Amino acid sequence: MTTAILVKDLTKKFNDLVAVNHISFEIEQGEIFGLLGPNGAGKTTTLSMLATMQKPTSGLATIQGKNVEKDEDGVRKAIGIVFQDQSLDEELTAGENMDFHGRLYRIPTEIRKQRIDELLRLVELHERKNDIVKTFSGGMRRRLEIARGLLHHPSVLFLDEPTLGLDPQTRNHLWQYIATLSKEKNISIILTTHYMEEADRLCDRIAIIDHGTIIALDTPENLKNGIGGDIITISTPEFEKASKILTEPWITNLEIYNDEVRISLQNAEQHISEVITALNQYQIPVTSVSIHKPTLEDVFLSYTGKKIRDEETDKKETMRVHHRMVRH
Ligand SMILES: Nc1ncnc2c1ncn2[C@@H]1O[C@H](COP(=O)(O)OP(=O)(O)OP(=O)(O)O)[C@@H](O)[C@H]1O
Repeated sequence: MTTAILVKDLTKKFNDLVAVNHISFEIEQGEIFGLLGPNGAGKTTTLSMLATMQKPTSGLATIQGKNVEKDEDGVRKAIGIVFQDQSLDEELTAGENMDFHGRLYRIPTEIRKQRIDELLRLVELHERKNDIVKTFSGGMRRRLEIARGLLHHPSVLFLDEPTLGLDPQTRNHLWQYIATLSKEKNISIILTTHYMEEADRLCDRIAIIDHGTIIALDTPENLKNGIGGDIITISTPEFEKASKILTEPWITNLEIYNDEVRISLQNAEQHISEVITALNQYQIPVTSVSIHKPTLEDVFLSYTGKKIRDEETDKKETMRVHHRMVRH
């Protein structure tokens, strides 16, 4: 295994604000690695430091062994970047946008032409090569940006929120491209996202990041298995009372989130009737009950006591979150 990206104790401060706080990880060649976290968690700042666009306050980062502070040119040659801000020229055609980028990287004319055709085919835009970008949909623009990011044959690709604002179908489509790319070209991909499903479907490993710190790092499977089996969610106005009576030994964890009691357990189907019976016995009104397999949302909730989307949907939402670890 070859290390493509090495990050050690990387930190970025903006005056008093610690945007990235002593994070460390390694990414192998060919791996798809996700930085998953809510808005403001420090994902973009991390990518910007790795892409030599911002100087770290302290710590070390290397891309293909090249130090991001000491060998900016070396790092830039090794990486392709697709950041959040749209950076295509709307008035130029797809081919012209690619060509312009190729010239910036001084790729010789013949090779440039060849690669432009190859990459536009890869992202299924070859037929639209001579159309101006203004006429492209959001998904087509993203695909073109990805193709452009690959023109100088980088071995590492940075994708900042690659499917932000795209509809579910286009998002799915793009995930397939990204997965194919990494496999066929053995490119390491580091992407940021706050879409759980994106991280789950695409990434070999995920670092969950919150307030500039990595709070969990593993494969999606291991992260979800770490929750401890299935989850039963009970909505009830009497969530405090419910949490006190649910003390069976097969409950591995219990949390209250807003007016929901969430219990983790193995084989939820076998125990659901006991849960309902116990709540009935104590005359606890139940609005709804559901069983589901753990998702990355549950992992995030379990580590932080909050949902990943909360900050996005309503920053002022107040939450009452209690954590109560129960016996194993
Ligand atoms: N140039 C800057 N000056 C001051 N503060 C900044 C700057 N860039 C980012 N920050 C702050 O650093 C923190 C991390 O921001 P960052 O953009 O890295 O988060 P993020 O996880 O990428 O979120 P998003 O998904 O919203 O981009 C935030 O509190 C942000 O306001």
